This record gives sequence, C-alpha cells and structure tokens, in this order.
Amino acid sequence: MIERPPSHPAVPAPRIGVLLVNLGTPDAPEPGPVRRYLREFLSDRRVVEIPSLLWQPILRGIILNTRPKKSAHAYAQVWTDEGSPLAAITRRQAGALQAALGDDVRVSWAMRYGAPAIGGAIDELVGEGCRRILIAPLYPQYCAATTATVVDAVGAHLARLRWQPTLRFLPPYHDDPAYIAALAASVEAGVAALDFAPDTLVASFHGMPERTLHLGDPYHCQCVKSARLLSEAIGRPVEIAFQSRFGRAKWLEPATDALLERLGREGRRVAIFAPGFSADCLETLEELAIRGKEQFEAACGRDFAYLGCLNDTPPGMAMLEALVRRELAGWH
Ligand SMILES: C=CC1=C(C)c2cc3[nH]c(cc4nc(cc5[nH]c(cc1n2)c(C)c5CCC(=O)O)C(CCC(=O)O)=C4C)c(C)c3C=C
Ligand SMILES: [Fe+2]
Ligand SMILES: [Fe+2]
Repeated sequence: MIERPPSHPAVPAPRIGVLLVNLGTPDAPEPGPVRRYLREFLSDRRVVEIPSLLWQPILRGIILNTRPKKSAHAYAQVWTDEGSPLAAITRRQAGALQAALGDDVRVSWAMRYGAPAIGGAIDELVGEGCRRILIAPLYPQYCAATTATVVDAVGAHLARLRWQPTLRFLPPYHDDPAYIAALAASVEAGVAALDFAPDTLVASFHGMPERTLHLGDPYHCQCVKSARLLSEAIGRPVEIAFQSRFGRAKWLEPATDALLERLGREGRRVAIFAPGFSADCLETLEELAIRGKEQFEAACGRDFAYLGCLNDTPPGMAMLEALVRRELAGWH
C-alpha cells in the first residue's frame, strides 16, 4: 500500500480553486505592524526599482523610522470593526463570489504582502482537493509593481511543492466590457445619489514612477484606456489623474492633489473615484475622501464627493463573477 503524504487530500475530489489576491495591508493601525508591512512591501524590487545596496540603507535608515508612525495615523482614520478596509472588503468579495459560484469551486483570498499570505492560501486550497487554481490578481490595469509581483510570489511558493496544482491567471481587465459596464453603473449611481450635480468627474489611479512607462510597463496606457472607455460608456468627460506619489523621482502626471487644488480654485463641482482599486483602502478612503477633500476645500472649492470603489457591490460582484466564470470555462 502506498501511504498518502499528509499534504494530499484524503478524499480525491478534484475541485477548482479561485484565489483572489490584493496588495496587502498591516495587521493593525499601529507603527509596529505598519513598519513590518512596509518593510516587506517596499523591499520588493519590483515596487522600488533601485539597486538594493542603495535602497535598503535608505529604507531601513530613514523610511522605516519615519513613515510607519505617519501611516499608522492615516490607517487609524479608516480602520473598521472588521479590520483594514482592504482586507475586510477582499474577504467579503471572496464570500460573495463563493456564494455565486457554488460548491464545485472553492474561493479563497490572500494578500501579496502581509496576511493572509499567498502560499498558505494555495496550500489550503490544495488541501481541500483543488488541483486546479485560478489566481486572480485584483488589479484591472497590469503593472509590474502589482500584477507581476503576484505571479512572482505564486511561482516562489510553487517552487517548493512536489505536486504542484495547475494554474491559470486572470488577465488584466482594464478594457473588459464587464469592467467598464460595472464602473459606469457604479459612477452613475454614485453621481445620482449626490446632493449636488458634479460638473467634473475625476478618475484617480495609483501613480507610478514615470520611468516605468518609458521602460515599457503598459500600466499608464491601460489607465488612459479605462478612463476613455468609461467616458464613452457614461457619455461625459472623465479627467484622469495619478495619486499617492512616493519618493523624489518624477511620477506620472497630472498628480491628483495638484488637480484637486486647481479644480477647487476654479470653483468646479467635483466627483472623484478610483477605478484602479478593486477595493476601498487607505489610498482611497484617507488619501482621496479625507485628504483630497481637505486639499480641494483649502483651495476654496465647495462641492466635492468621493465615490466608492466597486468593492462587493452588485455591479462589482457581477463583474468579478463574469470574469472568473469566463476563465473557469476553459477548465470544464
Ligand atoms: C514606490 C512605492 C509605491 C509604488 C510603486 C506603488 C504602486 C502601487 N500601489 C498600488 C496599490 C496600493 N498601494 C497601497 C499603499 C501603499 N503604496 C505605497 C507605495 C507604492 N505603491 C505605500 C508606501 C503604501 C502604504 C501606505 C502608505 O504608507 O502610504 C494600497 C493600500 C493598502 C492598504 O492597506 O489600504 C494599495 C491598494 C497600486 C495599484 C500600484 C501600482 C499601480
Ligand atoms: Fe501603492
Ligand atoms: Fe497614499
């Protein structure tokens, strides 16, 4: 008799697993956990493309001694009873997708940095009998700093397995009709619920060093295309901007904060949203909804609204289900 290794399922019912992956977030809105999270995230050489010999002394000597306290304060302003918004929403998305897909599929979720880790989530799915796993990085626009790092982490984990599951990856969906339709429905409903009529819609994407565009990263072009398709779908102009600048290098422009100041000065009525984020997080709830509003109002702007991400809303879940089902169809 051949003994079954403990990591192999006792009941060989081959199932399909789906693993939703988002960026990652600290375990608590306190300097210690934020420091641990930032150390892992900012040590990824796809995120900060500066040679380690130069970057690690700056990271460990300066950034990890100053930023955690400031960032922890920002996290504390958006933290919920269920924890970090990014983790709480990703968990809810996984739950809703599980309910939509039924028992033949096992849906789980993980964070690229911090917890729950990708490796542990893959092991759990395999342990539940999933020999085929769809990895879904929840980034509509491809970027080496986000999408590619998920593939790196999955590959690094599989390098340690004897019996690897078979994988698929959800492609970037920046121009997918299901994504554009979900965004259009969400923005239109958000605008309709406001107590003022915005004359300017701003799509704010996470920024990247401009250099990455010249090096061939498709991120910038995919952001521009998403915004254009959304604008066509809702039949009105959408201004594009890039937020969350980090460090001294030149980042993609226009910068969201500078744009909001100008729109405030011009007395525009603004609704801003973040189509590149599949879940609300620090960068949307604190940077846009709180600080963006302050910047706009400091420039004498009056009417400002932040419209939430797709999250686990009905249009957001309809989109995720459609994208995932299309990939799974290749396995049936
Ligand atoms: C060089 C630094 C950074 C790059 C490049 C970068 C790219 C990038 N990030 C996201 C999505 C998210 N980033 C988030 C937080 C965050 N991002 C950076 C830096 C870079 N991001 C930092 C230092 C932080 C932490 C918070 C802070 O200290 O300001 C988050 C939110 C996480 C959360 O816990 O809520 C997301 C999501 C994308 C999509 C992207 C490139 C396209
Ligand atoms: Fe970021
Ligand atoms: Fe930020």
